[in-house]
Amino acid sequence: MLRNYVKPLLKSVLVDTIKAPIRLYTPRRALMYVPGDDLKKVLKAFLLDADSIVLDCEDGVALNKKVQARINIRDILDKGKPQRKRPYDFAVRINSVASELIKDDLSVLVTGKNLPNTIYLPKVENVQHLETFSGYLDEYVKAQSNIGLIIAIESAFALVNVVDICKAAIKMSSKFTPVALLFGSDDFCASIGAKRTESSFEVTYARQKIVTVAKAFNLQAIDMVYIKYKDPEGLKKQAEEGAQLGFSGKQVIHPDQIDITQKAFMPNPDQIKWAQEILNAFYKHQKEGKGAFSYKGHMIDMPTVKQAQNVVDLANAIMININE
Ligand SMILES: CC(=O)SCCNC(=O)CCNC(=O)[C@H](O)C(C)(C)COP(=O)(O)OP(=O)(O)OC[C@H]1O[C@@H](n2cnc3c(N)ncnc32)[C@H](O)[C@@H]1OP(=O)(O)O
Ligand SMILES: O=CC(=O)O
Ligand SMILES: [Mg+2]
Repeated sequence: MLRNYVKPLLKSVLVDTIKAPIRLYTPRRALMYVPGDDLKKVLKAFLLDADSIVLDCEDGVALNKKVQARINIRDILDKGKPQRKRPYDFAVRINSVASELIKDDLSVLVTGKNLPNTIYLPKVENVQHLETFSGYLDEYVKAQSNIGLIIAIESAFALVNVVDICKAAIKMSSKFTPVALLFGSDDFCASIGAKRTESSFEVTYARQKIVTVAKAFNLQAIDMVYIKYKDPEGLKKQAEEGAQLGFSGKQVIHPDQIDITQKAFMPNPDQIKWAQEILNAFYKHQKEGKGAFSYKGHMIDMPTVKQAQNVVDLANAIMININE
């Protein structure tokens, strides 16, 4: 129904905007973790509506359950990606390079006939971690492949290195394509010794840096987990704040968090209406030779027009995917 609000794309005047083609956009408004060893939760996850399902082998899985998690996930991959009413992202969070579990993970998870859409590499600290990961992927994936890669930034050292990490990921990719930077706030707070607060002001700098760097490299930015999963109001507030900061989506841990989160990262009808009015007014004023004009008491010129275009582009990109 939102489609009614969205006019055809008005790209022709915004020729300086570099973006991935809209058809290729995979929404990751809610990125839902499921412990890979817990088969009941794994099977349930495919009945839910999260844009991205992340079957976890890392911190949501106890050390003595790692083998079971790999077996469960490989079994699902071998049977073929479970069908859902609409397209979704099938992702696997493997263990980090530093954990030394990564080789065992990949030897099971990417050697079958079907690959996950996306691999989520946690705790990427530096370029060497990516090189090691890339080497393993070359070793285990024999055919041509283009797996998406989510790069998780979860420590002070990683945040300092994030620009180099992104540059390397984009150059290096042979079997994978980087698709997102993800903020692992819980590990990050442990790394910097922060005390958690209700407002999360202790991670403001990290969140803003991750969004900025992600967007500089045309990657999605995935915001932190809200671990109080029985607090929908708190989740809504934090998710909306993430969207305002420029994040593309957010990690979630419980089915009840999916809908609230996905709504927060979808432009709402009022925002779409605002964007279309701005774009229409822009065209009218362009014809009259006016670069800046007044709209409801605001001065509008090209930067605000670009923000309006972003809203329309994002709504279209999500609608195309969720209606397919
Ligand atoms: C910082 C990080 O690294 S975050 C990532 C690592 N952590 C995780 O992956 C944790 C994921 N979440 C969970 O494991 C669970 O949600 C918990 C442990 C927090 C709570 O689990 P429960 O006590 O089972 O929650 P609850 O009883 O409310 O669950 C309701 C239903 O949703 C299911 N469910 C809960 N969480 C999930 C999930 N993540 N995926 C799929 N199904 C789930 C339950 O199995 C239950 O199903 P049922 O009604 O058919 O029996
Ligand atoms: O992996 C996620 C985190 O917050 O840490
Ligand atoms: Mg983590």
